Amino acid sequence: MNIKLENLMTFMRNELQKFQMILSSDYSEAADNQEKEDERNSADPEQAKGSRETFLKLSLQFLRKMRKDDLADCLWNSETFPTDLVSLKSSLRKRFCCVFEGLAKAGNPTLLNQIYTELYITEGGDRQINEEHEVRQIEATSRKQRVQEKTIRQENIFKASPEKDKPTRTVMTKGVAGIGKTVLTQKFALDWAENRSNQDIQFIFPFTFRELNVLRDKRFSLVELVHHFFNESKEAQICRFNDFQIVFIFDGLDECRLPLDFSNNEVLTDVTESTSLDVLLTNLIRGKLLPSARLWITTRPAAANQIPPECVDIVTDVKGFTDVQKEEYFRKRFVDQKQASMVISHIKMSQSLRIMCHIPVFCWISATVLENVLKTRQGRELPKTLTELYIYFLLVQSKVKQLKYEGGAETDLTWSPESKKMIKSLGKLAFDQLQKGNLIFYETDLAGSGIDIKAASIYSGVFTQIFKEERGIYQDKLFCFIHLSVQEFLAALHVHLTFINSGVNLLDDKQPKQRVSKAFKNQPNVRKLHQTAVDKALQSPNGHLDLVLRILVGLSLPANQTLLRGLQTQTPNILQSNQETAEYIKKMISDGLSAEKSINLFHCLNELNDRSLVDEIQQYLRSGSLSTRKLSPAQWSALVFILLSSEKGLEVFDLKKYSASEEALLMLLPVVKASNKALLSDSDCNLTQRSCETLSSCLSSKSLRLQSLDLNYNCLQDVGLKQLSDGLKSPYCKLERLSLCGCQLSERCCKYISSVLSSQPSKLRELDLSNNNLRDAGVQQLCSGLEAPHCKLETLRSVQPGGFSYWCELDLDMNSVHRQLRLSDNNTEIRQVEDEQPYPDHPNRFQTCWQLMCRNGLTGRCYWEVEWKGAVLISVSCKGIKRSGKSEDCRFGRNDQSWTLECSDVFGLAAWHVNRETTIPSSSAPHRVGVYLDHPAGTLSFYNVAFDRLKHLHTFCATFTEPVYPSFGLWSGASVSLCSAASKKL
Ligand SMILES: Nc1ncnc2c1ncn2[C@@H]1O[C@H](COP(=O)(O)OP(=O)(O)OP(=O)(O)O)[C@@H](O)[C@H]1O
Repeated sequence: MNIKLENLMTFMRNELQKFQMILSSDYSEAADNQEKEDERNSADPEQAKGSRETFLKLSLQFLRKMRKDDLADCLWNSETFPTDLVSLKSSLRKRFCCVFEGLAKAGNPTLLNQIYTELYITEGGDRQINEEHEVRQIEATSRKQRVQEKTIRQENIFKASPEKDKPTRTVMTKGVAGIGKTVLTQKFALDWAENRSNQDIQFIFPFTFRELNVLRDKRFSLVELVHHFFNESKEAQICRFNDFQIVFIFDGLDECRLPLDFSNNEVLTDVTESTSLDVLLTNLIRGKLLPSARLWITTRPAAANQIPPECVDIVTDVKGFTDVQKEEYFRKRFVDQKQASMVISHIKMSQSLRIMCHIPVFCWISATVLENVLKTRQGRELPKTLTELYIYFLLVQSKVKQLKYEGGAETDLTWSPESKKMIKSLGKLAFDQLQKGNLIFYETDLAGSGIDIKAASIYSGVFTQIFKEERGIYQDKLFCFIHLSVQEFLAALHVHLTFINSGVNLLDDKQPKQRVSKAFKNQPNVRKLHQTAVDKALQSPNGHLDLVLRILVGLSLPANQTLLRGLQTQTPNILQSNQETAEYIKKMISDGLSAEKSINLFHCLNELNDRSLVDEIQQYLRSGSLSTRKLSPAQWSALVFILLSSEKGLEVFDLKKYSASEEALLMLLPVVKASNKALLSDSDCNLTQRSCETLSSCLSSKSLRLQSLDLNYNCLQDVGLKQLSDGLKSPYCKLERLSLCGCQLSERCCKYISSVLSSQPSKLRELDLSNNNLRDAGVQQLCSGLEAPHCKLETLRSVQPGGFSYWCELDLDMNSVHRQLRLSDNNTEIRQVEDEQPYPDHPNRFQTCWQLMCRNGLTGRCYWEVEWKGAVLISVSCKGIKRSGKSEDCRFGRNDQSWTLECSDVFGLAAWHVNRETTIPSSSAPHRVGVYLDHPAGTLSFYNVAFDRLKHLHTFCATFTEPVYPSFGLWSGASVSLCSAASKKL
């Protein structure tokens, strides 16, 4: 029998199930099923079996010869074989091949495959609600280092490793407005429809909650709902949903207006039974209805908790574009690559634009504006601030409108009477709805703001009609601004224009909302307006007015005033009032605000072009003088702002770089929170229990990402550790490495540590407790924590410095000994003498200072003890230290080749390095000193040894790049003796 593709396809069209199996290569199962069916149906089973068998065999042979992709191409290129799968794929291809960037209708369609840029998506996000303004969230994300995050690509969304031991049924993807969730789901569906990925899925049915809202009063069965939205499935009468691998996509849970009553809705298991949409969806999501289906729900973070956590297998987070992805987007967006480069470097230079461009929709806005300004700027500068960019956006959009509908000229950047009217109505709508917290509006809302519903669709670019009317099945229409920030911009503009044009301060709840006196009209002073806005924004706990404030003050910048000419009926006295606004903002910054609030106020200063505070701190940082200055609260906030918005990122926060003090730590806490590793070590930092309390509450905050915390050589004591342990036990604590070396802990702290190790969420893998006085009892207590089933600890260092395993027997280098140093007692005692000793000449011999070195070149962890009399230098030094010449080059502690503890009966104790002295308070200078070197960790510690107990004196933190040598220097008449292990009861 000869077989034609045409016949084969016709055959396949009516045999969907078999066809699916063939596509998934399960040929033999298809043949078996067919055989059984034929036997059942045919009057003459034997005959039917014979002919079917031959046909099927040949079909399968034919299919095997074809590549799967060719087959699929044949299928969807062939209009004559509209199988339900083929037509669904074709309809999805048509629906998603283009992305209407930012706009549903009026924009220029761009091919999704052409513009699609990979997004940064992380796996395993938490399900906590973040009520902060989305711009705050994106700023926080942009500054966090993206290390150790598990990322996932859209095509693998159902292949993420499940948190539970069962296959992934439901994925929830979170992300702020405009971050790319919808585009992501569209690309997933398009790739499937184009046979690029996920071909094990037989049907993808993408829904949006916007669409579903409209049907909220109607009754449907699951089958009817699918048929309602996907005509193709109705025509093919696909009803046996259980037989297929189906993916339902539900985009935009945040817009859902159904109650989603998971607790009280009745159980529904039948896909053909009609019920309310709410019952249908809750049962589908719960897995009662069609458990074999897979679900992908996208949402803005604030709405994620509408779905009970047990119904979600995987949570992923869309974090927008990384810096590299941002560039890739602009390279795709601009045909002219020179232009793309200009735009990329312009955005890199402007901090506000750089941060906002993590959001794809903002990249689109920036690209639209910058492309236009580059084309028509005639010497104009590119917009640098956020406010300027939004004004241009409005200008560009109203120009598009003018060009399209009113016949304006392309370079003409003025406001037409039509545009003015539009801005007035849109501004009112934006402001009124923002006050009510609404981001989606109905026709009645539009009418209330004086917007003609028919004109709405030509409010090109700015205003988008959400529903695609061509579907023709919806009654009500919904509207929203393309991005929340556009609504906020228009609201701020509305507040500004209302104030300038009529004197009414819309933000002042006490002021009558009508025209004020003539006296005001003569000289509108925006200072008062700005102050009310600052106060209001500061009152909002989650920053919902942050962006409105930022833009409102930005509108008064001279450059922006020029752009707004034509919209304002009066010219405000801006120079004086802007200065006053800046002063007011600085005053607020010094009032000890939360980091987020003060950061926003710095952004406001930026919009006002006032960088004085920031420039001052930058100058201190550049000159290295920061640590020597006493900073005011406003200056500390400026430092926080600089560090958090630095492009370099904050992987490691090292307190000493700024100022080694507890005050510095408390002021720079927001920076600690944003980093991965915090180095707070050094006894100079003097962190006390107060810091422990603060750090503890940080560790238990859900937004911290800190993975490594180094608190070495701070006098935290057991009480401090007790406080810290509360944070360490928190379910949000992500700490993996904790160093508490030399923190003056005793065995009492071990019970707190033990409880941390055995607590369920503890992620601690490395713990350093060395150089503490834990004793055997403490170590015993630690063991119970180590044995706990939840304990993840891999490395524990608990050895005390005097511990036998680190003990180092010193061996003097005879070639280094100065001739006025006499050795005795088997070369373990050194004394400074008047007579020169007959040592032979040697290049390593010290000639200027009474010094000597040991032969032990140390690179690991070592401990030794010495006893001294008179005045001595106990040191480690590098091989290369000078032996003769200027004394500061040779003397231990006076150069960068050595680290020294100076001990004197008369002057007490001091630590020396690079000629910098740190005095060490001590009631009397100890005469036995223990030295502990941790070369890999870069620490050198000195201890007072009395009655076999160690009291910490000082620790140097350094980066040792070569072996170091124990060394000693003696002043006149002094002596040093090396202690042996045998002299100690270890
Ligand atoms: N991966 C991407 N590649 C290129 N452009 C993108 C991408 N993602 C988003 N965009 C751009 O950003 C715009 C907004 O994206 P999208 O509508 O997907 O955001 P969203 O997260 O669904 O926002 P919302 O929560 O407001 O619905 C798109 O119209 C497009 O211009």
